[in-house]
Amino acid sequence: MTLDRDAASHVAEVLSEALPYIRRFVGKTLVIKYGGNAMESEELKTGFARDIVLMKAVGINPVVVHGGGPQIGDLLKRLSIESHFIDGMRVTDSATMDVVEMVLGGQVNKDIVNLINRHGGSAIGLTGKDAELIRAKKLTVSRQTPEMTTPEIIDIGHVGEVVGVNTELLNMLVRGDFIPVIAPIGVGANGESYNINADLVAGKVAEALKAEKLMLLTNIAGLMDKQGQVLTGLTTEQVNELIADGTIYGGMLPKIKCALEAVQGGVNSSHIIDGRVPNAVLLEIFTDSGVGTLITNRKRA
Ligand SMILES: Nc1ncnc2c1ncn2[C@@H]1O[C@H](COP(=O)(O)OP(=O)(O)O)[C@@H](O)[C@H]1O
Ligand SMILES: CC(=O)N[C@@H](CCC(=O)OP(=O)(O)O)C(=O)O
Repeated sequence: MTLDRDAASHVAEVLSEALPYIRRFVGKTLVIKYGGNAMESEELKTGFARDIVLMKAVGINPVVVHGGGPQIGDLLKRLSIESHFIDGMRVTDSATMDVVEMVLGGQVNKDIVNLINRHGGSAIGLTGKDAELIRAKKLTVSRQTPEMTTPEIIDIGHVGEVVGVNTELLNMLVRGDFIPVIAPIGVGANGESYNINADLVAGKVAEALKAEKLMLLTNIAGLMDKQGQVLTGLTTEQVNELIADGTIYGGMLPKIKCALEAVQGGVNSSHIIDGRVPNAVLLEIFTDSGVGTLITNRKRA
């Protein structure tokens, strides 16, 4: 590709502007959750892979956690297995768990690993079962309406929550210049499999690694209010109000909860960003024009 003088000087300007950001993040770990919806188009997938490889090339340590909800949904449909969600979590019976494990640990994980490697990275695919990377227990979901005296416990099957992360394994891979790519399958105390929302795994991995940033890529511009305006710099109290009045629902619930928990657990900042924007990861890290919702422990200025 040959650039004319204007285009070439614009590229030089962009690279030069990235320098303070590169210096700030060199040697730091960034956990990036790559969502099922943001991986639908080949163009976006390629852009994502190149962003990850570029980060690693300039000395930042990316750790990828991926979803795959739409891909799981496709195979369940082909197998005529019904599926539904409660509070953004897929109700997971044994047959569904088999499909989740096949799709996430097999198809989607290897697809992302392959993509990153084809663009010059050295990605290693893992599920939570490898070296017990993600230890989990059954997630208890409860509901209480004002009319109820005690909360109702809802059984959503083999859905788990993270109880531990094997940071030794991840640190070893990062030190060896590998890029870990993690499928959100947890392993229980008796070796049983758990289906865990990928946002929750990303949040816990970021906390365990004391990551600089948690970046949650999704299929929407960020956390939005009822008028469709992107909200940013929110406190826990404000988020709780938005949940209570129904502004935040479905798949955004686990996302916002883990973004908050991560910063409370020591991660410097959480970002919910629009994975439909090409090179969303680079834009967020290397420019001032961050895309989406930022959550930090610090109060808004
Ligand atoms: N307040 C909100 N702001 C933005 N999206 C919201 C909000 N409340 C619910 N959502 C829904 O959450 C979805 C994102 O969650 P999800 O589909 O699970 O994403 P992903 O597959 O990227 O993890 C959005 O597409 C939107 O439908
Ligand atoms: C318990 C639960 O809901 N697990 C998710 C795991 C995949 C995921 O989180 O995928 P996205 O990030 O693409 O939505 C599921 O079964 O769909």
